[in-house]
Amino acid sequence: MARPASVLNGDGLSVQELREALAQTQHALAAAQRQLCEQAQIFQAMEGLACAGYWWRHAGAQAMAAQCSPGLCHIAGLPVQESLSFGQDGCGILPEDLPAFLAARERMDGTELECRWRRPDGQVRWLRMQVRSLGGVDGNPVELGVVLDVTDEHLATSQLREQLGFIQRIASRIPGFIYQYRIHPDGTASLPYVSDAVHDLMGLRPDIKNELSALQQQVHPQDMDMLRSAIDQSACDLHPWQREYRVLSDDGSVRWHMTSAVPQAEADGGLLLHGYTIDITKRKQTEQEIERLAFYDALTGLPNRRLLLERLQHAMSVCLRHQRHGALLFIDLDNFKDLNDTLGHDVGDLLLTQVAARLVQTVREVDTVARFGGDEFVVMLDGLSSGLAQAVVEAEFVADKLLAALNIPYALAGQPHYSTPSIGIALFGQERHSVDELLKRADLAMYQAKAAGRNTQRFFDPAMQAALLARASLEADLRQGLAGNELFVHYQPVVDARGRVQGAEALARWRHPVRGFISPAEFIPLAEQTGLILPLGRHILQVACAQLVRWARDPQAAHLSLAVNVSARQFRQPGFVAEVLQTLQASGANPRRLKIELTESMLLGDLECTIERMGQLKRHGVGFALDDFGTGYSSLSYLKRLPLDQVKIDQSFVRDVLTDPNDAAIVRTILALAQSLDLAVVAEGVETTGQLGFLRLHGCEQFQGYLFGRPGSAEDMDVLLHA
Ligand SMILES: Nc1nc2c(ncn2[C@@H]2O[C@@H]3COP(=O)(O)O[C@H]4[C@@H](O)[C@H](n5cnc6c(=O)[nH]c(N)nc65)O[C@@H]4COP(=O)(O)O[C@H]3[C@H]2O)c(=O)[nH]1
Repeated sequence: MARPASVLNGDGLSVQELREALAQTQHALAAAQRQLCEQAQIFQAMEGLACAGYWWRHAGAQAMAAQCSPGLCHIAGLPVQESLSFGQDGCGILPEDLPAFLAARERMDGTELECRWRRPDGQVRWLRMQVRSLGGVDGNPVELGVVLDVTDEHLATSQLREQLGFIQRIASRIPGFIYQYRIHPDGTASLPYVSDAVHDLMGLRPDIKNELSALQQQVHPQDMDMLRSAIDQSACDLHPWQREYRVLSDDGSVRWHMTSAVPQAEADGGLLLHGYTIDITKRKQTEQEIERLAFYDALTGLPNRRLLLERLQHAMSVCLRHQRHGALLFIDLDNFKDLNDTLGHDVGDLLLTQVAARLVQTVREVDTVARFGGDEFVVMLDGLSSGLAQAVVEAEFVADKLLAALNIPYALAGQPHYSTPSIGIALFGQERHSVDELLKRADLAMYQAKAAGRNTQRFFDPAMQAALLARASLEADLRQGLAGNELFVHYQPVVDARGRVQGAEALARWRHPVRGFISPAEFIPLAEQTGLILPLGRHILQVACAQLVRWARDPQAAHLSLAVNVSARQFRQPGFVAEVLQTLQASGANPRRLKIELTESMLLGDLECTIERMGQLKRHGVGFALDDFGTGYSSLSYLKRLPLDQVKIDQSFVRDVLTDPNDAAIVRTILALAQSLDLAVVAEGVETTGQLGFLRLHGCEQFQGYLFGRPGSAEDMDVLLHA
């Protein structure tokens, strides 16, 4: 059946059907709207989360009005609204950034740009946007701008920039450079940061900065491994560390750096070191200078005594541990003092430096050559054979080489000079000795070499050691003896040609509580070496003056003169003249009865000073005799200048005067010489009438010897005088 036309539309659908279709469409529309609304909400939430927004505008639409997303309104600080003006006026874009924005809108090519936006409340936000054109649905193009609020990013960047600026300002003020050194998980390394001062410190070209290899090339090759192992170690223990290393400059000079770093483990398994490096060259130089002054001799540059002792201590323990031998060679230059006295200290220094150079050239680099003091050098030989005999041969070989090297003439101030050494050798390594003990041994051996005629070498001998110990104990005894009045004086008469006593010589005597009488030939040299001669000489002089006073009261003895031996050391001490005069005055002795006997060794020193002192005493009436005449170095010119009264012919000439024509000739010459210089002569050691006859025949007028009396007590002298 056909439907009525009133209920049919043009498509032939009934109204009912149309209603249903409409309801369906409305339902679908409502669903689409809900969906759209939901999507808009999601989109809005996304915008909020991403701090993003957008705007769009139909190209043909009115000037600057644009539709804005709620996100953009939020960013811009505006209430949610549909349109926003991007024109010159009313736009929040800061005027300085507006031209860039307008240009981007012109281009519409999606280029990213950043500009600042001032919100109505005055707050400024950074916006990053892209503007591009899209084809619209109705064929009209649409301008679309996507906007991101990047204010926080900008804030963080500017904070970072500030921090970096701060670091750089600090870095430019510290005397060095700071760096970050990264070790990547694959083991490679890089320098993420290094401050500008690296150029000055490492001597790098300005265009090279973060190139690790360029930096490493400047480090002294010998120090590279040490630095690497410090880095490796810190990668393991993550402890801060500090190292000193050398840097090679282009001009070949070496500078010292100190670097200090704090390690930090990175999330990727790598390591980041934060560090700084400073130049410590000055400090190092000062340290080296301090060390040089403390451990090296200023004149020769050789290790000094202190450094030698340190090395010796070390070498001795190493030798002992490894059962090897070492040797200590103690070298003393023969007659160096004469050179110093005659040509001056400058020339002496010149010789010392040349000797030092020769010693260094002669031994191996591992051996130590040290200046021990004055003209003494010590060579320490390390690592000699373990067999004693072989070690002796090796040490002797080196000593011979040193002797030969030091025997070659020297050129001193344009003049050739001959100098020789005496070398004492002590081996070490077999027994445990102290360093002092070893040095003493070598020193002793050196004296042995001197005693053997100089310019030679000697090994330490235990017998020598025993003699040394005996000497040390004798010294202690002598010191005690002096304090305990064990020393006294004997007198030996001096007679004239008719045998009448004219005077006497005072001779020191020592009665040792255990050893009995000890000869002055033994204790006087010891007293001279130890300085005990000064109190001893003072004592003898006092006793002699007291004896002169006693004789002065005795008519039989009042004419006697008394000769007192004075050693060189005693005579040279500054207060000697005053002491003699004071002793004479205190005792009341007649200075004209006192005779001082000097030995020829006195003439080796400062002759002018000797003459001056003798003159001072002579002016007070004290007489002078030259003892042991003929045995020493007296030259005629010296003899003439000394204010002497008497010479004493040494007993060694008198002893054989009848049998040895040489001695006879010497005695005759001395007598003739003394006569021509108007000096009295005393012949010493006259034991026989034959000797007396010869001496008298040739004009000698005074005699001393066993023939007339042995040295004896004051009482013995009295007996002789009153016989
Ligand atoms: N064989 C032999 N010897 C004779 C004869 N007549 C004397 N003598 C010894 O010869 C030495 C002479 O003394 P001197 O040459 O001054 O030599 C002295 C002197 O240089 C030194 N001396 C002694 N007393 C002192 C002193 O008080 N001070 C200093 N500085 N030296 C002294 O010690 C040296 C040795 O003294 P002494 O042993 O007393 O030895 C003395 C004496 O005893 C003789 O006919 N035959």
